[in-house]
Amino acid sequence: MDNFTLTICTMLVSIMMAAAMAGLYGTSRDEAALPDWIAAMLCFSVSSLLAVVHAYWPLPFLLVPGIANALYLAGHGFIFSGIRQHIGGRSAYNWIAVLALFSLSLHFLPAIATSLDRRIIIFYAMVLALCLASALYILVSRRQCTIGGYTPLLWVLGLFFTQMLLREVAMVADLAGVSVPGSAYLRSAGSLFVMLYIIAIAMAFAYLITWQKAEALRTSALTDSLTGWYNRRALMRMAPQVFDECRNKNQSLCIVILDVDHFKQINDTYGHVIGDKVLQHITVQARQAYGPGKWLFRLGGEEFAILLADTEPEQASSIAEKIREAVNHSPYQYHKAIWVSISLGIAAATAQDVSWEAVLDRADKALYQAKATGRNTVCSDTTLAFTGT
Ligand SMILES: Nc1nc2c(ncn2[C@@H]2O[C@H](COP(=O)(O)OP(=O)(O)OP(=O)(O)O)[C@@H](O)[C@H]2O)c(=O)[nH]1
Repeated sequence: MDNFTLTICTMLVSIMMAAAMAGLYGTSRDEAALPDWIAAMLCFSVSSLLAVVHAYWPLPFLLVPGIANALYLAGHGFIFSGIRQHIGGRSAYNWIAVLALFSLSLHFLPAIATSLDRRIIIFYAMVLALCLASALYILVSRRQCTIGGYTPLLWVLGLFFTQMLLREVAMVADLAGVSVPGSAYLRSAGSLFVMLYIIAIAMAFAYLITWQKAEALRTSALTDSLTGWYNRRALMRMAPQVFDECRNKNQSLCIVILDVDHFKQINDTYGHVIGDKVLQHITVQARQAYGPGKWLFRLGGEEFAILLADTEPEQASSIAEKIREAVNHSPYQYHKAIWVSISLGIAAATAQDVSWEAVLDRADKALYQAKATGRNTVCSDTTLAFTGT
């Protein structure tokens, strides 16, 4: 395929990808990155359109290559800006404007205006910088999390960056009079690479949005909407893994069950809405008292469980006591202070336990003991020693 045909194809492909991104935006209006990615595709298509028209009716130098190049660069800028927004950063419109104007102004410099090779070398360097910035932004800001849905995007950026770098090296070598094998092919295949890049990156964006939605669904299926703690379904899924992991690593595993005391009275006195607020308040207090641990579950109603991996029973007792105290000493403030207390039962996994359910069952029995002993107390299954008030 000759370059002219490839440029027409690039223009059509960019329009189709812009339409695909717009379709995706129709179903994901809250996704701030999509308008940027639509703008990127439109920039690529108008840039190609100018090149196509120029082949038939020569346009002024300011339009081609001036504005065509600035638009192409802006396209890459919008890709970067969209990625930033998708990860939670701010848009980069100021930078896009500065870069496009800078690129345009370069075309007025005689040394650059008169040399296609110099123009291309400078222009490639700017595209390389934007491509690298996009990839680095993902890698740096996601280093604490899983890369997950960003993987295809990183591959596309990486491959595009590599071929751009090879072309840049070939161009510089040509200019310096050094012959590089495959240099002519690399130079002529530029339009093909751009077209493939536009298709691939649009697909990577679509994959990322779909992956993110699936992740959000997975998370909400495992999360209790009232308290933000994991729900019972999550416990069923995660507890066997935690149990097996502790067993394999020879670590102690404790389970704490906590239950709000006389919660029915709170509902009856203040109504279910305030009852819900009290439950939220209790989980916030418990979470703060406990610290950064992640295995917090709402079993149902006003009953909760905490898995304490790699925690000895004595440590578990002191954590439970800390939680009990925190809840007991911080009433929920409504028109007046609503004082609440919780009872807690603890059990530790033993060598005889074949499953986590056996430990949960003993923790439940310990909780029953705590309720039977007057509530607002911590009861341990192993010792049946009572603490608290
Ligand atoms: N507001 C609110 N109430 C709930 C929710 N889930 C369960 N409940 C209420 O929690 C109460 C639990 O009552 P009981 O099982 O008798 O327990 P209790 O009154 O806390 O008494 P003890 O546990 O024996 O101290 C019931 O009134 C339920 O309607 C919820 O999501 N929100």
